[in-house]
Amino acid sequence: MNEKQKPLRCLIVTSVAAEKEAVERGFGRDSGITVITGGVGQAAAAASTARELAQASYDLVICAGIAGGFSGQAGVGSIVVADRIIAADLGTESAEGFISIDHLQLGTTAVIETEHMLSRRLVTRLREKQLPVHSGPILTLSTVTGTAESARVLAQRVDGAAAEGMEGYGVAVAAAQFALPVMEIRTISNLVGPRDRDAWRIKEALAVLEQASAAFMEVIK
Ligand SMILES: O=C(O)c1cccc(C(=O)CC[C@H]2O[C@@H](n3cnc4c(=O)[nH]cnc43)[C@H](O)[C@@H]2O)c1
Repeated sequence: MNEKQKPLRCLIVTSVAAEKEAVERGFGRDSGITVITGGVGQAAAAASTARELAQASYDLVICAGIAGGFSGQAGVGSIVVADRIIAADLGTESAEGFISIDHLQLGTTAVIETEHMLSRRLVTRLREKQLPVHSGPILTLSTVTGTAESARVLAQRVDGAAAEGMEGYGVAVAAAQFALPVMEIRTISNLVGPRDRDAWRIKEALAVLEQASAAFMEVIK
């Protein structure tokens, strides 16, 4: 930020307190950035985001937290910066497979474009810091994927699917209602596939979330 520019007013939405604390550690003291715990799932995230946006003025909304990474795209301990936020189960099943709300012509879209310039600058900064980062679609689902078959179906449904979380689309819809740009930044605690909760590396993913948050501060300075 140069002398003439105003600081970017960012709202960061996490799902649980441990994620909020990791982001705040990365931002450091007196960052001036609002970080909230919006709850788990799209509805809680959307409602919490909208409530905050109705109370104060912001320039940018970011969904941040841990996530599952798709094998071959984003490994445990890596960072994914969304290039698109996709509601991957918003549609209908059919004998021919899943049909999204877009194809059902319900007049809305399950794909939200992210803030590309800032996302790209963040990816560049993370690479400069030798942190493993990937840019790609982050899927939002209401149910954590728990089988290899479901993971395969999702990867086939969304080209280049990098990660899945449970809040991004909800945060993005709320931001869109306020005509604000959105980003999603996730660090990978587990791979998308057969459920093995003991294998989730939450502590490691939170430590990387802290590093990614520090890099974000450097990018918006
Ligand atoms: O138990 C803890 O200490 C703890 C600390 C931080 C976060 C958690 C969570 O359980 C976060 C749930 C949150 O994580 C996202 N997530 C993570 N992996 C996946 C996944 O494979 N598929 C979908 N979502 C995932 C999700 O956004 C949840 O809200 C616990």
